[in-house]
Amino acid sequence: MSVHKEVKRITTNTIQEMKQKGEKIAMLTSYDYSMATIVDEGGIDVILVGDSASNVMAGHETTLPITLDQMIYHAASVVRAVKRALVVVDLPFGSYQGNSKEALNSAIRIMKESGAHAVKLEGGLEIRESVERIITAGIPVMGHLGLTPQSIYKFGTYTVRAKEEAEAEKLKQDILVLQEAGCFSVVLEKIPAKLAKEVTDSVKIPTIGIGAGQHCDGQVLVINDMIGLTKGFKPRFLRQYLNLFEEINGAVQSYVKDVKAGGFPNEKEQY
Ligand SMILES: Nc1nc(=O)c2c([nH]1)NC[C@@H]1CN(c3ccc(C(=O)N[C@@H](CCC(=O)O)C(=O)O)cc3)CN21
Ligand SMILES: CC(C)C(=O)C(=O)O
Ligand SMILES: [Mg+2]
Repeated sequence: MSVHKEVKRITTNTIQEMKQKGEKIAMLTSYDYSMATIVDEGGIDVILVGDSASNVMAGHETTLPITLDQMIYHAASVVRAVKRALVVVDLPFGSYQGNSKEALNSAIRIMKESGAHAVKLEGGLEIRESVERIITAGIPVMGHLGLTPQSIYKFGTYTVRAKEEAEAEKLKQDILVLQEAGCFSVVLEKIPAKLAKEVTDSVKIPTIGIGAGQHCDGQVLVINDMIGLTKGFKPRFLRQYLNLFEEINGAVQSYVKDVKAGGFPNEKEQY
């Protein structure tokens, strides 16, 4: 045991107890050391190293191109910053679908090489075997249902999912499959609030919503979106708490002006 004073860490058990106590779970993404330091100190419960890094960090159109090595780089940077939050890492597209042995190897690499606490996989019944195998190895798994962006070319659009009865019915089955397989929590992305309430009430494991309404046990947003860094991305579910694009743009303009005018550095800013 360390003799240093440490904050009490959030575990997968803490997250599950929060649902039992009716305490909401706050989750945000982070992809690097600096941001994760701020987010952790802000009192967040769960930090997701999302494959949305493909969009917001690397500038790709979709989450599909990001690799397992790149996810591990982001995750290791985040883990080095975090003292309190539970760190969950997305398994990227192609690292788990259709092959449970490969899924387990991918999850093991994330745990070993980044020091993260859990992994997240998109899908229900289709990935049951992979989820079971990873959990059997002692690795906690978070599920992800509804709008699963790794399947964007199957959906064709980023519009709300499970509005029709058949897809809603499958989602209700899928969340039971994930609970049965041993997932400690499930993300619900862009589904009707009424359906999210129904499935949240139907399971013991906490649901964490993004565009899934107020009845989920927790909420998640992409940090870059909620602080106003992703210009032009304003879906209805997003609450923007800052406009950092404007702030940083203004700072850059001031710096350029100062340098061009010879006003930076001044006498006190040199040796
Ligand atoms: N920056 C960022 N934020 C996210 O929330 C996010 C990512 N990237 N990348 C991975 C997934 C993809 N997600 C997305 C992607 C697009 C919309 C979107 O464009 N929504 C619009 C249009 C939907 C439509 O076509 O009808 C909206 O108004 O909700 C929403 C969530 C959520 N995730
Ligand atoms: C939007 C969240 C749930 C996610 O999966 C991501 O950021 O990759
Ligand atoms: Mg993701």
